[in-house]
Amino acid sequence: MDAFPTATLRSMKRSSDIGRTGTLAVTGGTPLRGRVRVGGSKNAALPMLAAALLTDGPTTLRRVPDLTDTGLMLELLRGLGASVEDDRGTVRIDAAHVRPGDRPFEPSPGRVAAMRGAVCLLGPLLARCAMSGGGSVRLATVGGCDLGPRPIDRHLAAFEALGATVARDHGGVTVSVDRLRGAEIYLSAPPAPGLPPAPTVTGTANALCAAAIADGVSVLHGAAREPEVVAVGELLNAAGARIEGLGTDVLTVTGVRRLRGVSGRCPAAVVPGDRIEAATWMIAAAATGGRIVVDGVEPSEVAAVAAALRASGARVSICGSAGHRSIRVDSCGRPTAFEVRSAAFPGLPTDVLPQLAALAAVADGTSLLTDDVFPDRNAHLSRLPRFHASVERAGATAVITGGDLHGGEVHAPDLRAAAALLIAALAAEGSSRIGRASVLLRGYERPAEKLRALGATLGAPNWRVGKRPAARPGRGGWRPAGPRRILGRTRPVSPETSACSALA
Ligand SMILES: CC(=O)N[C@H]1[C@@H](OP(=O)(O)OP(=O)(O)OC[C@H]2O[C@@H](n3ccc(=O)[nH]c3=O)[C@H](O)[C@@H]2O)O[C@H](CO)[C@@H](O)[C@@H]1O
Ligand SMILES: C=C(OP(=O)(O)O)C(=O)O
Repeated sequence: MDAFPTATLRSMKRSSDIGRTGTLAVTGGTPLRGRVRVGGSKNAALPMLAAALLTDGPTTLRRVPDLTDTGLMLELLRGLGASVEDDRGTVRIDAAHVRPGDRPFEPSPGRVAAMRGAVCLLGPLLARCAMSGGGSVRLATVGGCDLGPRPIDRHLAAFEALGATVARDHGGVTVSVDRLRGAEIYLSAPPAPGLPPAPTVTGTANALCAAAIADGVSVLHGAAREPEVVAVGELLNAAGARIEGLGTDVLTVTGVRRLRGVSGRCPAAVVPGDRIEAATWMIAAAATGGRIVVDGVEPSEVAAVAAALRASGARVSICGSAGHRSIRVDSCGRPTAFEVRSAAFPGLPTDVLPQLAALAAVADGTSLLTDDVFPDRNAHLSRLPRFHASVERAGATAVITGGDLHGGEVHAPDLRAAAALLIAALAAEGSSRIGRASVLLRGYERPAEKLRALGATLGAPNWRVGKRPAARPGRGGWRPAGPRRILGRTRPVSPETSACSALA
């Protein structure tokens, strides 16, 4: 691990999956074939672990994925005074000794700076303060993927509406509270001028945790409908909270005085399968001309990804029986160009646009990929040309003309950009080397082991990124561009095919 302290590793197995150097050698050109099971969701596990701080008795969560981010979260919880036991994905948290003192709660700034999910501590810690008659929380500026601006103004506005006071400074924020009172809360904001409002996912989880123990009723408007938010809400309800409307954009929360511990036997204590991991393997299969079956995720949660893959010419179907449904992806040959746009759930997740960009890079024709949720998410776009992909940008839209990719050398800038570069390397002719590939371990459990089982040729030599190879003449490199004429045919994803019901 080059980016994080070794103390964050939850198992030695994980450290050897990518290699201690954090670099990955990939020999591309082999279609992925076989079966892969996804782990628990990073973005559900992090707020669920944080929410466990709220319960009086111990809470046990199951299927907690073994990731850098979950390791950091467990260390943060321990640092706050919680007792944490971690037995291969079953995590027991006892927060009985987490009480505000004379000084604010302050999760370790170094760890907070390494992950976005640390922001999910704010709501539960604030609630903990209110349950003890008052206190404050100091949170350093949180880290995470490089997606452009990632404000937390909606989180803070929610806390203020509930009665907290907020003080910002250059290094972070301090939120103080005596008691929390039910309120009307607004959780959507336009990502950029001119774009439709998007709900905040972690902001909704934070507001739910604080409202759960507020005096009176809160109504959360413009709430996120993402499955990860539903998972947190169901865990809180299992602890005794009274939340209605989960899965819709209006949540009504009737505050209760205390929340009890949740047993690991409770279905709400199980972290759901990671829909972004599932989508990543689905896209990798389509990009390599492969055929795979993905287990361990609810198919309706990847309906929009399935629609995008179908638009690129792949066949996607559901197999298995109720409760054990799997997703089958058959590439059906070279993909054709497609057009997609990210949106809040049940729309296409922003977290799969980088991986779809790698698919577009091998598709026949010119594809358009627009990120309306994070219009500046482009770390992957500047690196894909290392594999000789032709990439341009027009505002929030990536314009990608597909062709044959060739092995390249590149450093991974962040989690999903790393996934995109890995897919490009798997689809490329020849050998590639991806430096800082250990960033994949923030969101994928044993990715190299899973890919090898699907037939990928991966090594992990002691290797350093060399000089950038020259772009192939005529294919161009990445260049930000103004509006341009679009060449080639694209298949847009119709609202009907991207609807959740397409796979339900
Ligand atoms: C740990 C975690 O769960 N991360 C996920 C979470 O991030 P995260 O919760 O940080 O992302 P948000 O849902 O908050 O961001 C969505 C949009 O709302 C805007 N916004 C957000 C908060 C705010 O206070 N003000 C504001 O304007 C953002 O700039 C963005 O345009 O949801 C994102 C959107 O699905 C995913 O890409 C991340 O993987
Ligand atoms: C953006 C992501 O993660 P984070 O919010 O943790 O940075 C992601 O999972 O794609």
